[in-house]
Amino acid sequence: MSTPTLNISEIFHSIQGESSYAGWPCTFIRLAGCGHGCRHCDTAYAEHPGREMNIEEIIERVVELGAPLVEITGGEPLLQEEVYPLMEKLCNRWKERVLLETGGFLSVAKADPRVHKIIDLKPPSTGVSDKNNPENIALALKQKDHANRLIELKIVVADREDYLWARELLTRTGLPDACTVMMGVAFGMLEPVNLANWILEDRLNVRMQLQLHKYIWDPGRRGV
Ligand SMILES: C[S@@+](CC[C@H](N)C(=O)[O-])C[C@H]1O[C@@H](n2cnc3c(N)ncnc32)[C@H](O)[C@@H]1O
Ligand SMILES: Nc1nc2[nH]cc(C(=O)O)c2c(=O)[nH]1
Ligand code: SF4
Ligand SMILES: [Mg+2]
Repeated sequence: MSTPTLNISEIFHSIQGESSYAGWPCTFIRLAGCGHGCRHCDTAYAEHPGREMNIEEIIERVVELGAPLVEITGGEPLLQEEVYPLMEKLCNRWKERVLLETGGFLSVAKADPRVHKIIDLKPPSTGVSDKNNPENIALALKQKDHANRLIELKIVVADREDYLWARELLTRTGLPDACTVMMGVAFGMLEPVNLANWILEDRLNVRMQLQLHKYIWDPGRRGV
């Protein structure tokens, strides 16, 4: 029997540009394939088939790159079954955190409990806001232990309608009391100052983020 593999778009070493881990050196494992079709997706190239790699080959490359933090992203990482043993093996090996970045249409329930999960809530401008998986919100709300919260949510806002959608959801559910909620702008579509002013005016308990790597490097550049 042949060893199971994952289809990998790219593995690279960069500065983590998003999430509560922004700023830390991090190795990214980008899984190929998604199909969710968010409008404004900045990683459409990950739809193209990548290279088949088994877990040992992936871990070997990640070790070579030498970052303390590792993130599995995509594409949509949870679409490939082998991502589950990959998460487990990375967690066994890594002294620092293993992060998972997911589009939020699949439940994170089966992911290794040691993984820090960054889950997108897709607002209306993406065209897929009706596909946000309610189980992820329920899991985020259940986090009681403040010191060990391993789910954070993220909303990428492109316009005022997205912002109002997010504000309503957060107010209705009380999510900001249960987990870190990151809010950022769809790059080039909304001026950050507008989002900042809206958050401040409404006293919204969220953490604003801008994709650091798009300010450090050319925003269209791959592999950073
Ligand atoms: C490319 S996705 C890959 C992982 C997963 N499919 C997801 O959607 O989270 C990684 C992150 O990039 C964000 N993103 C995609 N396009 C963006 C854009 N144009 N501006 C800002 N963030 C963007 C997504 O919202 C998501 O948080
Ligand atoms: N530097 C950098 N940080 C990131 N954080 C999440 C990313 C992603 O595409 O999921 C990403 C990315 O593509 N580059
Ligand atoms: S879920 Fe993520 S990778 Fe898939 S289209 Fe949306 S932003 Fe892009
Ligand atoms: Mg990216």
